[in-house]
Amino acid sequence: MTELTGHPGKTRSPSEARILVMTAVEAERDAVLRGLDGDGRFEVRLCGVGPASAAARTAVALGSGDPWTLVVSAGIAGGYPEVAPVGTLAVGTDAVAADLGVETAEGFASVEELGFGASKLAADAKLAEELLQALNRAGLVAASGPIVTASTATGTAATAAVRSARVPGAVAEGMEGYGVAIAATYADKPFIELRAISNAVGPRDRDAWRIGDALTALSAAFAILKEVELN
Ligand SMILES: O=C(O)c1cccc(C(=O)CC[C@H]2O[C@@H](n3cnc4c(=O)[nH]cnc43)[C@H](O)[C@@H]2O)c1
Repeated sequence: MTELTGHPGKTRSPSEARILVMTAVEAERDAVLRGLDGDGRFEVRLCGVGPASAAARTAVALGSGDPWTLVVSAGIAGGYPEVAPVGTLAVGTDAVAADLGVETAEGFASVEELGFGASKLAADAKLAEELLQALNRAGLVAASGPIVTASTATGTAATAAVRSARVPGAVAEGMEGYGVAIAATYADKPFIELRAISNAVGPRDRDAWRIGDALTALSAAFAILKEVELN
């Protein structure tokens, strides 16, 4: 049987899952790799910060190598405190570009309203649900719902209110999910988003960010994800 090198020291068969994980920065990539513990089905690449870089770098990755079977956007995120407090996890049901549209005299109009495309991209519903249940079974606190993608991270209560009204049920906010998802969509690949909450969405207070705790939670979540049926 042909064996393909996935992760150093590991091999996989051609029929196995081949999962592309995109993180914005190295600290997130390293946390994911710690959780995966050498699982050769996964490849973790950097996509940079923000949806444009994420889309471009995911598209490049998807265009290289053997066929991918799943694309994952992963990293830390802001959480809506009532549903996703700091240190917990968020599993996306949809990646929503909350600032993709136009301002009109009557208010914000999304690209859907303008007839220009989709600001909301659905995650693989079955896999997202299975992941949520596996995380909860493992004793990790995880919420699921739409995850906002923003080019500008929220820094005021006013923006938090605007975006959560625009995205009912939103659990978290990151800066890459929609970009990774649009690349996966054009490549016709299933997509999920998994984030660990480092801060509350709202008034910016960088000293209150718990990045270490979030990275620890991210590692723990990937240790669970690799046990979920991914084929
Ligand atoms: O300074 C560090 O050690 C460090 C380690 C890991 C990640 C970072 C980042 O700053 C990553 C930026 C990344 O985080 C996401 N994020 C986190 N909180 C929010 C938020 O409230 N709103 C939007 N995005 C957030 C985002 O995806 C950024 O790419 C630093």
